[in-house]
Amino acid sequence: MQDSIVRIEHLSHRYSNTWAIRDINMEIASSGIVGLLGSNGAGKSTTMNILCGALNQTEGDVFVGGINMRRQPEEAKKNIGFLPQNPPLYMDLTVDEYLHYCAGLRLIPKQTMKGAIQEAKERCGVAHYSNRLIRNLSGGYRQRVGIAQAIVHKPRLVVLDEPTNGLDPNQILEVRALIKDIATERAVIFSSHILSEVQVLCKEIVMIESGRIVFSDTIDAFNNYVEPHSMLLHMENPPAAAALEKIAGVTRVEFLTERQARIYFSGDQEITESVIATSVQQGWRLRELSLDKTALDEIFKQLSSKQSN
Ligand SMILES: Nc1ncnc2c1ncn2[C@@H]1O[C@H](COP(=O)(O)OP(=O)(O)OP(=O)(O)O)[C@@H](O)[C@H]1O
Repeated sequence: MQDSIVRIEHLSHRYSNTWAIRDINMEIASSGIVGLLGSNGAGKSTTMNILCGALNQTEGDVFVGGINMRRQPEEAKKNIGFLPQNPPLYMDLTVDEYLHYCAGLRLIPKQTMKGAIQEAKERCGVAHYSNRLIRNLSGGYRQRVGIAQAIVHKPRLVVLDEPTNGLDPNQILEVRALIKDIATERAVIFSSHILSEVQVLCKEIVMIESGRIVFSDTIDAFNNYVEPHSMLLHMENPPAAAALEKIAGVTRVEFLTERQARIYFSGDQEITESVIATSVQQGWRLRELSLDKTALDEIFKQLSSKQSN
């Protein structure tokens, strides 16, 4: 990749004697949002903690802006803002006190500190809560403060570990909008276990399962890669299951109600055309046909087995 901010090479990490991640390789462009998708325990936090220099890897290398995180952590960290899964928010500090503390840790010079904090607060929509104790903020606002500390030093990359976890639906939308906004001038990588979240926010998706990358490409490529394997039919004049089973590619038929059937199939989606044509021919009076979205668990299973083949 010509213009990349992160390069991860053969990264593996072991906690005592079990491997949490194995041979992770990844390159992140210097702009845009990358979604790191994985179920609980897949290895997302481990990868992000190493990427941000909060954990030392067992094997492999991480380069941020070309700088090796292990060898020159102070230099490499200047390029990164990090919101860990459990943000280190100090409940008894006000928003201003907390952001001053963080800006100090980031070695922002005294003369520019006030302006940098004000800019981060405004960007994250927390300026009107400057003097409020963090403990008195809602979950959504605490997360905004967490994001403000991650951008206060204007890093080229922001890493957010499950930033919408535990928020209510409105707060989730607000935090997503904020992520989009801060990504206009830097690269953002965030982790999630919600596929639809990654689909709405990102152009690139990296899927991790049992510590290994099982997919890494654009969202468009992902949508083409993971094909549905079942569809729901609503027919006014349904045939017997045997007639549906005769359609080439259909592997199983299940009637949910008298007029609704789910059919499972293998192969590509030309099957929709066959179903419609046969329905017209045989007078099933098809009213509705919808391809089932594959559940995330099923997608992971498919991808993991494709990888091991
Ligand atoms: N400090 C630790 N000591 C031992 N094992 C750990 C530790 N932290 C994580 N693990 C294990 O490493 C594996 C990867 O965990 P990790 O937290 O990276 O996954 P995750 O994808 O972020 O999951 P979650 O969304 O649940 O945080 C899991 O099996 C987990 O139990």
